[in-house]
Amino acid sequence: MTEVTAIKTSAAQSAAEQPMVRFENVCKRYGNLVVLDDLNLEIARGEKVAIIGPSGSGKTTVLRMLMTLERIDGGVIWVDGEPMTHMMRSGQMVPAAQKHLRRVRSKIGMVFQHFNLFPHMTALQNCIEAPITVLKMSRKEAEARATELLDMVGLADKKGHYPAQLSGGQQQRVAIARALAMRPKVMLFDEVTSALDPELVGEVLHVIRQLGAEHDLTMLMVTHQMGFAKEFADRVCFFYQGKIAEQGVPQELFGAPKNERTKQFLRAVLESV
Ligand SMILES: Nc1ncnc2c1ncn2[C@@H]1O[C@H](COP(=O)(O)OP(=O)(O)OP(=O)(O)O)[C@@H](O)[C@H]1O
Repeated sequence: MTEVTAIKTSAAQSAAEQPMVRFENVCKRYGNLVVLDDLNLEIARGEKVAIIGPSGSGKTTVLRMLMTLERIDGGVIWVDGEPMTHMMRSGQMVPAAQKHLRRVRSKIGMVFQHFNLFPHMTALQNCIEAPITVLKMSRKEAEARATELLDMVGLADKKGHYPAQLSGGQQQRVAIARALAMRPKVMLFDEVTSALDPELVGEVLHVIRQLGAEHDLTMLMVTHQMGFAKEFADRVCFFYQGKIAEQGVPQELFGAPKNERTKQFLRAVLESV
């Protein structure tokens, strides 16, 4: 199917029938290094997907491409029924295409390993900046929403604190509230507990668990926390050399992996704990 035919076919389906995210034959290279190799991945609305795999297998690249932080070398990424990356490939984008890309991109929120909060802004200011400047929300509305979200992540009493006055776990919870303030449909989590001291991991996972249970968000999570992936995800994808080597419900993938690479990886992870 050509790209144009695919776009028309997909547009003809109603939005509700379509996956929230679809990678269709997506390729990504850095020079000679093939990082994503003809990747096909569909994520249903409200689905929670965990991505696991060895270092360098392309896990973070998947999230970065969805965030349009990386250009695509081949294929199409669809979000909420709309193609986004056929335009990212085409060098200089026309303003209409940029506007379209920004709109599709605004449906996605991301939380990074290293929090990435603005150090000169309080927790509250971090959460209202983008809603005011990007969503054109009034300051009053943005503050009300941010206060609600900081309360949800257990930081109502810390909204006037600067990042340096917060623990890593608290900073990461502010980062989650900040991403949610943009009202995304899809949330991406990139090894969000990897930079935390072990005793702070639980509080961040608790917030993610709560989000999953109480909100109809589609969630895509790169994680090294196998226990959490097993308990939280609807589906686990094991990446190996830029491809999904195996995927399935957590009980199957962790309990009875079929692929030799998955078995080796899980054995190594278990031996390291
Ligand atoms: N900007 C870049 N330039 C060149 N190579 C890159 C760049 N970004 C990533 N890579 C390479 O692409 C490959 C995949 O990187 P990616 O970060 O997606 O892996 P990963 O599976 O998330 O690994 P990890 O678990 O270590 O974070 C790696 O070999 C990495 O070195």
